[in-house]
Amino acid sequence: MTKDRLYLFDTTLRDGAQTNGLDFSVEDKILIAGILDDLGIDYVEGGYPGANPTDDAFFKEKRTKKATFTAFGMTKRAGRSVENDPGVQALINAASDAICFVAKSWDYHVDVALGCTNEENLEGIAESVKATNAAGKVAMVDCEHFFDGYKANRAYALDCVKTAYEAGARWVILCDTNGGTLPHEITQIVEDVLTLVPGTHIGIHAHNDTEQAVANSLAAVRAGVRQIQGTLNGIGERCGNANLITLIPTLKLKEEFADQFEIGVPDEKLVELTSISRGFDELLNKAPDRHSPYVGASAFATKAGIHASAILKDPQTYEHVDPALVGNHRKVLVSNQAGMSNLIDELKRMGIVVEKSDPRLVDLLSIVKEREAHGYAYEGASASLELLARRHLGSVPEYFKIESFRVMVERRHNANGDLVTLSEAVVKIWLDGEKLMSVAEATGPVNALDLALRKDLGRLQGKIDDLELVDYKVRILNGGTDAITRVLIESRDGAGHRWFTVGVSENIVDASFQALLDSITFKLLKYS
Ligand SMILES: CC(=O)SCCNC(=O)CCNC(=O)[C@H](O)C(C)(C)COP(=O)(O)OP(=O)(O)OC[C@H]1O[C@@H](n2cnc3c(N)ncnc32)[C@H](O)[C@@H]1OP(=O)(O)O
Ligand SMILES: CC(=O)C(=O)O
Repeated sequence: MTKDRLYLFDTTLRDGAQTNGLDFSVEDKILIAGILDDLGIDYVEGGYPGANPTDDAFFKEKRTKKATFTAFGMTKRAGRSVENDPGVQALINAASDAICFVAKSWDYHVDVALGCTNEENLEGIAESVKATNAAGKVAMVDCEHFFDGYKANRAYALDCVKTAYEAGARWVILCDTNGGTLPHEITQIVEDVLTLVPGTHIGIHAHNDTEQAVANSLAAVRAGVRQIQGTLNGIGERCGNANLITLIPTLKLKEEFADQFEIGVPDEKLVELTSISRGFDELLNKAPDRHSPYVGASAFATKAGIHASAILKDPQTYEHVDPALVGNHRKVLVSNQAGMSNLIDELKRMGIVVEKSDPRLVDLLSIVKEREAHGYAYEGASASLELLARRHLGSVPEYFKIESFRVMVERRHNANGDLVTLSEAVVKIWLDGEKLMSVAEATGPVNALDLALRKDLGRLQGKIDDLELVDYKVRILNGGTDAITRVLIESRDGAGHRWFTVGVSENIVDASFQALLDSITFKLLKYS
């Protein structure tokens, strides 16, 4: 059976750039466009030429090899020709293959936001599309607020779609701009649109304000549209856009879609999705969402003992797809919800081979559960768990011994008379029979402690020079000033290894010290 072609349009660099708190540089945009192009995305929307210097610079050259490089902008303004509209001219002159115009399709917006007549808006759509085609570019029209517009004035919303299509737009995209439309409404409205314009020319652009952007996109595809717009990791204005990282595996792995459609992303690229998604977060300086469908660190992580036992018999018992297909992997966590199956699997993953009948395993599991009851959280701190397990099984050397540490926090006026807070830490260790003492200063006490601890490890110093703390999280486990504090630290080294450690204490500095110490010990044990 021949499959229908379904086109993917990425707007990470345009709608994604409208994410609160996010700014792309030209270099970021070049890198991301390259990733999308390589992945097999059909249309890469790079931004809005004429809107800012970054986008102007980005559109000086074509930035994709295979994908249709697309510029975004407004339709012609009322009362002027396309030739005299600087916005449209900036789009025509940009080094893009296509232009995606945003056009009002809700008469209320035409009146309030544009302040022109409905007819002038239709003329703006038609003339903008014709000018694009005349310039030899592919024309597309994003019908802004299409679903809300349809509910308010069906005839006018449909007129906008028809006008764009009849003027020669390759694609007319139905936008759920405010993101409040539900899947059953998408189905009904798209079906109505497709009585006028073929689905091979219609696309969907769904926002995620009710967390249904992916569901709405799939509902539109079921109803007949053949282009989906979305972004990497679902970034975008307000709550974001449809997440292409979720849509791509759904379209390729779920029978309903895989049997009917072909997309530009080849099978061999599917396996890169996890690293693309996490690498993209890295670029945004954001911790990847552990709970992201398909690609999150927890997407195939199993905590419950009963699940783990079944998964180890056959993974399909608790997995909707094989994690390896999207470059992710299965994780059987050890925690207070774990059984012996979780523990044995986790030890295997760590390279620790123990007989199932080894009585030390029963002890180890109860130590883990007891420590979890005191506040430790090993499911998010696998390096600390590995150290605990290896210590219990007798295979962690004592690289050095802590004699003591001390941290002082002082608030005082400096030489300029400004009030400053300074922390000083002193750490004393024993190494090869010699006592080493390090002192460090920083603004915060944990920072000072970390600096002092890593300042002089004698002959071991060279082995930890590339250790870096990436993330530090504190959680107070019960209220009040005598609460228990849990500190989770993420570390990495120059070779790209990452590991997570945990410390728990009534004292935040002590909890931090435990997690820091585990981090250094783990680095010495595994990566030096
Ligand atoms: C639904 C979406 O996500 S649409 C994408 C929105 N993205 C952005 O706006 C990001 C980039 N935008 C910008 O940098 C600026 O808004 C610019 C450069 C495009 C325009 O800036 P300015 O000329 O200062 O206009 P401003 O932003 O204040 O207002 C938008 C203008 O566009 C007009 N307009 C809005 N949509 C359209 C449209 N589809 N067709 C024609 N004109 C439009 C508005 O009526 C308003 O005109 P007015 O200034 O005469 O009232
Ligand atoms: C065009 C667009 O981003 C929207 O309507 O949401």
